[in-house]
Amino acid sequence: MPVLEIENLSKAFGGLKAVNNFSLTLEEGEIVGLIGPNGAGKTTVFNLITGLYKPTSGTIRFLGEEISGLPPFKISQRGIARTFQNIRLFKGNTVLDNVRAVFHPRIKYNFFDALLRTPRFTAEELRVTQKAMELLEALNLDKRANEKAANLAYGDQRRLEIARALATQPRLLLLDEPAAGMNPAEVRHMVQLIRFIKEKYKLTILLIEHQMGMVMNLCERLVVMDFGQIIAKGTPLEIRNNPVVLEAYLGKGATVA
Ligand SMILES: Nc1ncnc2c1ncn2[C@@H]1O[C@H](COP(=O)(O)OP(=O)(O)OP(=O)(O)O)[C@@H](O)[C@H]1O
Repeated sequence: MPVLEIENLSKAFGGLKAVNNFSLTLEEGEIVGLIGPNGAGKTTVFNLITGLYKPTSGTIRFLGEEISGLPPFKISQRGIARTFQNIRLFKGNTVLDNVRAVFHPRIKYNFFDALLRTPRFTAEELRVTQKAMELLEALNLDKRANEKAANLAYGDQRRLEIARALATQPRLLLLDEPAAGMNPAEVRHMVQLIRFIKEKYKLTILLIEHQMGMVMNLCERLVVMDFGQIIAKGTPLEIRNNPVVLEAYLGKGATVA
């Protein structure tokens, strides 16, 4: 069964068709890149999948079940997590607390346990801390656990965002420009990290990215959008040589150097 099946998805903002008849199927374990010029509709697709926007029309099925129209927290509970183009962290909190906070809606003690600090409360808090530390270790952030998120280098903040997404135990991970603003060495690390978490946590990954080196290196398949529509699908090699894609990015008559 496919992990994600999107059929004829559309989203209009007034007269603007931000996403128009978008269809895509993701099989288990794939890494697929969603690319296209600025304003093509990529982030809107993520916002539709995660329930931030309601589709104007079309369907989204996750593991065989319709999810379009569900609120974001329900979609997260089903197993879809995302990161954002602009990093969203609790910057004044520690790295550890940023990850612990994700576990808290799922913890198994009540108000009185917390008030009276019962054994159940203590045990559950310990379990949450252990799980958060395991994730930080996997992402090589465990040594920074007690620092404020704001003090982390940019690349580390991106990794912390991924740790927070993984704390929801997703099957499908949506990454919105994970390498934005990174230097070439950081981009290489990010490619390795994404491959590593994909294997370790058995993820299917859809990623938006403008860094072509990263996309070509990491993705098995690419989907190219322009003006809300899919204009091409294929392997990185096919996409690189596709004249329609070149035209969308570089204008008519463009050639590859
Ligand atoms: N909430 C909204 N209200 C009105 N218009 C919107 C809204 N969200 C997105 N749009 C418009 O929809 C179009 C697609 O935007 P979107 O952010 O999905 O593009 P994108 O491909 O992710 O671009 P970028 O690469 O610059 O992030 C744009 O014209 C944008 O202005």
